[in-house]
Amino acid sequence: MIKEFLKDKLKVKVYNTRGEMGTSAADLAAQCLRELLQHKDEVNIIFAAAASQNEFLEAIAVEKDIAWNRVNAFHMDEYTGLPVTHPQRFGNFLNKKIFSKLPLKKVYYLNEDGNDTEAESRRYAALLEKMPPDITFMGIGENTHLAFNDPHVADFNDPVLVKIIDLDEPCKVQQVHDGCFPTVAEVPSLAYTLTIPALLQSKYIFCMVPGKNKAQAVKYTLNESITAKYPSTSLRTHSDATLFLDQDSASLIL
Ligand SMILES: N[C@@H]1[C@@H](O)[C@H](O)[C@@H](COP(=O)(O)O)O[C@@H]1O
Repeated sequence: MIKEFLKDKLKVKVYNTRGEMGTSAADLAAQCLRELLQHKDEVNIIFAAAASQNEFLEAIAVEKDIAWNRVNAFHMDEYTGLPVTHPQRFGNFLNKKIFSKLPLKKVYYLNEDGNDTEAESRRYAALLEKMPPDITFMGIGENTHLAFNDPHVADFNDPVLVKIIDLDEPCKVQQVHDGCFPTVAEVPSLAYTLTIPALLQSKYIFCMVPGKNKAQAVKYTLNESITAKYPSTSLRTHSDATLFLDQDSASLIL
């Protein structure tokens, strides 16, 4: 690790490489999970589905001595309008990267049947109320979004836990940068997202943000005032959130 510091309540850790960031975040997350499983029958985790999570997911998938059979998994967002087998559906991405590799108690997929209804938001919100998240594994978008809470729809006091939103242009452009869709026109316009309160109600947050295309977003996250104009600034209010960076994403704040 190159550097670690605190910004308001947010712990920030900067690593040399993307790989080191992923394995170190996975070590700390596994430790946290083991401790939780010592005094809880079941632990609920929310996962982010994005390329930024690859190194972390790869490393946590091989962590030993975790009672994964007492862990329930959720995800934080899902497109509308994509066929259920579409590889860019976040449920499918996570199934491939992590869910299929672990003997989890249960995976709760968002919009599993692809029917795109308001009732689906309420169904998933009710599950999160019944099984409140203990840990959230997340990233920060180029536009500083958390899940799909882009600045124009982010609400730190959102009255609901899950909602359908429209993606802003920078968010769609990022999906193309990430290689998820060939053109902006092919990125779905609407998606389900867990809201900021739903994400921040977790006791622990591990936020993995590697890569130089995130440098500006990291700078905003740490230096702007805490407002929904920069949704990720909300992390600075959480009682146990850690931001994991590599040299590239930290290049404007070091
Ligand atoms: N579907 C993803 C989320 O799961 C992810 O947390 C967020 C940040 O992603 P990234 O780290 O790739 O910018 O973007 C999208 O909303």
